[in-house]
Amino acid sequence: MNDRSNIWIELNMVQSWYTSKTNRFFQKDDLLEPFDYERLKTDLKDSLYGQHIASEVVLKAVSGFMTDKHPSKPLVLSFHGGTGVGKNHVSNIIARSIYKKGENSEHVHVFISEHHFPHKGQLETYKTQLKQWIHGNVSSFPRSMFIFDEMDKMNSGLIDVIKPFLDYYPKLDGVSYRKAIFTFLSNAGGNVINQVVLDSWMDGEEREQLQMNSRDMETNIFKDVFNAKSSGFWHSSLIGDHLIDHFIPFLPLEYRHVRQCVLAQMAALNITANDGLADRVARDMPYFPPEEKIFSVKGCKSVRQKLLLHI
Ligand SMILES: Nc1ncnc2c1ncn2[C@@H]1O[C@H](COP(=O)(O)OP(=O)(O)OP(=O)(O)O)[C@@H](O)[C@H]1O
Repeated sequence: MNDRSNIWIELNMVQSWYTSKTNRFFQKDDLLEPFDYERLKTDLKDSLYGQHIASEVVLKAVSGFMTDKHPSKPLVLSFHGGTGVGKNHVSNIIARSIYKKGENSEHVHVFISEHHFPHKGQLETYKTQLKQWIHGNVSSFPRSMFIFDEMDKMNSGLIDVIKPFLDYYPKLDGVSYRKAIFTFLSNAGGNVINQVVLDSWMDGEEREQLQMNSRDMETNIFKDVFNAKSSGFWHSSLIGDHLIDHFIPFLPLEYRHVRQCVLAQMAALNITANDGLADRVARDMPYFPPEEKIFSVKGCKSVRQKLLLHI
């Protein structure tokens, strides 16, 4: 959770302000970044580790969408994978390629299922608020970005609220949603992805050879998400109606990637790069399978905290 998510809590206070059409100050204060393919490519290459599939699909999808003057629908990306493998991180990279203030832009809206919609009994209120929030923000700023974290824990009633915004309609209640971006993050499909990567590793294949359709990964993620009875996703028409443009797998990270995360955190903390320290911190993380210890159980999550413990 971050500060942006608190905005939602103040919804009732600010809603009238949003619809009062006096919010032009956003547009002065928080301009869009001119889209630059090379900058996004470099950002993905330099700051995203071990995710060659996500990197390639995101680059193509975002650049295609951002350079399309007349998109027929909003861009809808669904990120899948275990914990700490970079799903939020990539959402932030996308935001940096669009807004001058990146992920801190007022036009980036983050919803975390269990944080923002915790009480089943309030579902009807949440539905109304979510609808108003998306409508209000896109009507005042069409190039808005909505990030839904923990999508697998999202109530299907809320998913149904989002659905019309993702569709091909030219306008809904007088507003076009075609320039907006929706990203859905979830751990659903994570086990399928991990198994594919493990099998490929066991067979001695290079990680970078894995592609979206390798070993039926995409189909199996799709099946897993669709059939997961615990997740709101499964009976929602999002998948059935093909409103998600790209299902993007995030692979489990290996020791070498965790080590890169440690070095990145050293740079962020202004600590001189130290290979020995990077090794010690990366070794301190848990890995699976229990015997081979190839993939990080928590991805790069809590690397910063571990590093701070070591210095
Ligand atoms: N593939 C990666 N490349 C570079 N940094 C990464 C990567 N994965 C994770 N990180 C680092 O670890 C932090 C935590 O990762 P992130 O929040 O993106 O994980 P997540 O996949 O969204 O996990 P969760 O499912 O638990 O929300 C990020 O802020 C980033 O610093």
